[in-house]
Amino acid sequence: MKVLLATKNRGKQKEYAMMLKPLGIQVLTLEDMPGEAPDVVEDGATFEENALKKAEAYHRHYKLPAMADDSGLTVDALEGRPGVFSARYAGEHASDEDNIAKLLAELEGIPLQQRTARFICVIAYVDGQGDPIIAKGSCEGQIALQPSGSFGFGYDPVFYLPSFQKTMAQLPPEEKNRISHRFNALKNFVRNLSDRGIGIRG
Ligand SMILES: O=c1nc[nH]c2c1ncn2[C@H]1C[C@H](O)[C@@H](COP(=O)(O)OP(=O)(O)OP(=O)(O)O)O1
Ligand SMILES: [Mg+2]
Repeated sequence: MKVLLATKNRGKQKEYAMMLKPLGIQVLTLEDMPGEAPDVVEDGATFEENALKKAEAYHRHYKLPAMADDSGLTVDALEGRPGVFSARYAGEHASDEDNIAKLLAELEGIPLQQRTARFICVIAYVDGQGDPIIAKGSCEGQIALQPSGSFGFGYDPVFYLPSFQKTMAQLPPEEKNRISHRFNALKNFVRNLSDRGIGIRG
């Protein structure tokens, strides 16, 4: 099957390319599409709403089955922030570094044990045939006191995994892709697809 991976984020694109390959899903990205990909306003109150908004908008525009990913970080000591605002935590066009700097500043003085957090990923899939599919995954960790590692993207350098004694950015991609929120969401997504009779191998 052919699916449009409806994300402008290169980090997500790479991870999905790696994870979907063995499943026999042929992925098209927004860069494969002619013309400028439309921007979708992510003004939903939840990851689910934003993921669905993106999948619906790109399906409508390109007339292809589209899967979108809305994801982010929720930190317990910050009452769940940055949450759905993760990408623009430090402002509208904030870089990953800006967002990490803001996060560390907000958590200043809070010890590691109280810096529990999780990554959340919601995949929405819209193909115009049945109802949309919404699949969620999470990954537990703690916000480190300072960044380390250079794999991955986003908040990976400050997302510490106690069981590995490493940050997500210190895990090679194939290891991240076995434990991540995105992998867990994808497992749920594939289960939903096959329940619907859309065949996937692997
Ligand atoms: O595995 C991850 N490792 C580190 N950080 C992550 C991860 N997954 C999401 N994140 C962060 C990055 C960004 O600050 C926000 C996603 O925002 P989100 O709107 O879903 O993505 P985006 O705007 O970059 O691309 P797009 O909307 O085109 O898919 O959460
Ligand atoms: Mg976005």
